[in-house]
Amino acid sequence: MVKVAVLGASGGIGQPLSLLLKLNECVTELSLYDIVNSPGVAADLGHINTPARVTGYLPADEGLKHALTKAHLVVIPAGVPRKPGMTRDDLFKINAGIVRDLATGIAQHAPNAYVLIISNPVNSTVPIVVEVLKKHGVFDPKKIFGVTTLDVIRASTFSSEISCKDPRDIRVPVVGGHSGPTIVPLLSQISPPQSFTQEQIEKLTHRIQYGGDEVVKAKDGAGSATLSMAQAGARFASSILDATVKGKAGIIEPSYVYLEADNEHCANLKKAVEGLEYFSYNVELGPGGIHKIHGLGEISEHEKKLLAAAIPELKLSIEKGISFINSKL
Ligand SMILES: NC(=O)C1=CN([C@@H]2O[C@H](COP(=O)(O)OP(=O)(O)OC[C@H]3O[C@@H](n4cnc5c(N)ncnc54)[C@H](O)[C@@H]3O)[C@@H](O)[C@H]2O)C=CC1
Ligand SMILES: O=C([O-])CC(=O)C(=O)O
Repeated sequence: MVKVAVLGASGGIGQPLSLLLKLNECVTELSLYDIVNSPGVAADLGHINTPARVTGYLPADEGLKHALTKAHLVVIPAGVPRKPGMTRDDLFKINAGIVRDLATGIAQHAPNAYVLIISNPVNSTVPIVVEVLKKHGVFDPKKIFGVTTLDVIRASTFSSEISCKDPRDIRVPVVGGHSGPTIVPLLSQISPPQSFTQEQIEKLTHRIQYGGDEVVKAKDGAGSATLSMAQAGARFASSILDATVKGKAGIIEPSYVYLEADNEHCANLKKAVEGLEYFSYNVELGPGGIHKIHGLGEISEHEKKLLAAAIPELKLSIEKGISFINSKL
């Protein structure tokens, strides 16, 4: 029995993400929660002939509780998206409260679930979820993930346009966070190896860092990335299920995670990022969630500069998320 809950399931990301999860044969129950239209989305997806039973819940009649109870995995794409001219941080005002309330529901009704946070600003919403879980005494640092997979997907797509290789065969680790300068693609570690000119590196880096803006601008007021994000979210969810349900070893996905203060391995990683409590690294998944967090490895001088620019912005976003909970709960 593998229950997956999607919170914010009726939205631009929520619907295609729920569709892709309905097609995942590991899922036996797909539970869709939103403040609008979730029963409709559930009825529609429920006609697809794959094993997952689909249920839809609204806030009335303890909908969040029913959506979450016994969930193995919870994915959160709830919240407002950007319009042109906005930064992801501009979404904090609305999305911080939404994410806090959903995290409270998780703490109460699905305290053992793996949680994937898509809602922006990810750099702050992940600390918000963690602080709520800590307050309820149910925080497990191996189970909470900020989804930065779209940056990784963009990095392989954009790099393939230069190398003319199949984008699915290209892997570029992307570390840091999920907003502009905090997105740090490690093009020097591209696999299979590929050499770029400095000009190509700079252009590619900028395009990966601001790929979200490209979509926001093209959608011209109608929102931000939804379909590519749904694919990215489904890929990450599928990796989590492969590791935690099927027991597949060796799966590595970059993700924005919490670094434990009392873990010697994390202490070394933390030192490399000036003590930040959260950072997106190459994370190796295992049967209990995070099996191992990989270090940054050898990075170029250019990447060191990018990292130095990312750290102060990440620090502010992390503090903003933490203090939002500690001053309000
Ligand atoms: N991590 C990433 O790489 C990415 C993150 N995003 C973020 O994902 C979020 C969602 O984006 P879209 O799906 O395009 O927005 P959307 O507006 O199309 O959908 C959001 C959904 O959340 C629902 N919602 C609002 N408050 C809720 C609550 N309290 N409980 C449950 N559901 C609630 C809405 O009813 C709506 O159906 C945004 O914050 C966006 O910035 C978007 C793209 C990439
Ligand atoms: O740009 C946005 O606001 C949505 C997002 O996070 C992305 O597409 O990477």
